[in-house]
Amino acid sequence: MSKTRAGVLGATGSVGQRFILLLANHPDFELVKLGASSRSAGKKYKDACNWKQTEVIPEYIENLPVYECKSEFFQDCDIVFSGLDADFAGVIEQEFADNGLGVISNAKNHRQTPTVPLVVPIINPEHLAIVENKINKAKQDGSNKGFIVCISNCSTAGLVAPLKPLVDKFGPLKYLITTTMQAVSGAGFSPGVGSMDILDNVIPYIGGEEEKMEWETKKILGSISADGTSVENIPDSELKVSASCNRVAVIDGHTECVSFSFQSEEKPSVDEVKQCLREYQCEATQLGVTSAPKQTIHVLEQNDRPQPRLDRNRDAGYAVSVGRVRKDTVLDFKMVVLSHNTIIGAAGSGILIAEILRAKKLI
Ligand SMILES: NC(=O)C1=CN([C@@H]2O[C@H](COP(=O)(O)OP(=O)(O)OC[C@H]3O[C@@H](n4cnc5c(N)ncnc54)[C@H](OP(=O)(O)O)[C@@H]3O)[C@@H](O)[C@H]2O)C=CC1
Ligand SMILES: N[C@@H](CC(=O)OP(=O)(O)O)C(=O)O
Repeated sequence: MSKTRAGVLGATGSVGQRFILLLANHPDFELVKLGASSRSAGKKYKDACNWKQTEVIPEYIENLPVYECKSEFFQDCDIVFSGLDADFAGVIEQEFADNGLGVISNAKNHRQTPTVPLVVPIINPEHLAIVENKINKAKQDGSNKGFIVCISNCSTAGLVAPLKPLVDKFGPLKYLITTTMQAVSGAGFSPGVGSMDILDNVIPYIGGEEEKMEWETKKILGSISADGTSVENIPDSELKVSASCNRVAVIDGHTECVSFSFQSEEKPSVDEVKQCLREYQCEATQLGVTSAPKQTIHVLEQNDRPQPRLDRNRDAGYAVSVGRVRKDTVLDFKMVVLSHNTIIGAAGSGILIAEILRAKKLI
């Protein structure tokens, strides 16, 4: 099977750089086009970009030209990854989709659109059926095959990861409360979080984050409509979600303390909850795609785990770690969840979604 040709929008930014690293030596993808703002367009990548990764810029990327983010320049791509600034992502990504391109986006702009799947690839890849139906329709009637898939907010990805297998096994949730401790890389590079603000400190506010966690959870745990074209969110009356978000002095890895109750009066035991998490195997692993985690959810027994520095790179950042699973005195259970915010919470999810689409011959 020949390589899938990929483009990256917002290639000079924090998420864009992570996309480049993940794509550079990927056996399934060939990175052929880079896009950024008109400030960067026309320059060589190495001159346009303020590279901040611990690995050097892959050699063949250094001299690639940067293009303006217009679909006419990206028609040689089979798939386009977007790490665009959210102030501009909405319009640009729509123009790409309207002109026949498939876009996998890290930006928040299209997440609430019912016809756009919001996908955490280790959790709800079944929502990609919307894309599959659109592509099949295009093959039959010649309609536009362009699409947008959104990656969730990074904290939401970590939150839903252990909850989905539990819901599948023990039934729907009623209450969900989470308090996050989020890494500084989540705030990006421009301008990012200042060192004088975060060292020796905790900032108990991340703009818009709590609202996103509260509604995105209901879309990701929701289901596909009968006609296969949109997602139906879990109604607010059925699931109450409360999130409190904090920025802490960690570079990568979002940690969350999560308490939850099931709707059913019949409750599983703590051991049954842990067993369910350990046994869960995501579809990407079953398909055997390149970046799929071997173990989707790592259940840790040590009292002081998971910890960001020790556990964020499990399965190269594509897995989620869960620890301290125990009964809660107010809700049913509580636990600590750790996820790598720029891998499974951002660019890595985009790569995994593309690998699934490729395995299903949709790109
Ligand atoms: N940082 C993270 O961990 C996460 C970020 N996200 C989301 O991903 C997106 C990117 O975030 P991040 O990488 O941190 O942001 P950065 O600010 O680091 O990068 C923004 C990118 O957008 C480009 N850009 C800015 N303005 C325009 C424009 N008018 N037209 C075209 N391109 C433009 C920039 O190009 P140039 O260099 O030329 O200005 C740059 O490549 C955001 O929507 C963010 O919310 C999502 C999950 C996690
Ligand atoms: N807000 C997240 C990162 C982010 O950009 O999220 P979103 O993709 O929802 O905009 C953080 O600060 O850690």
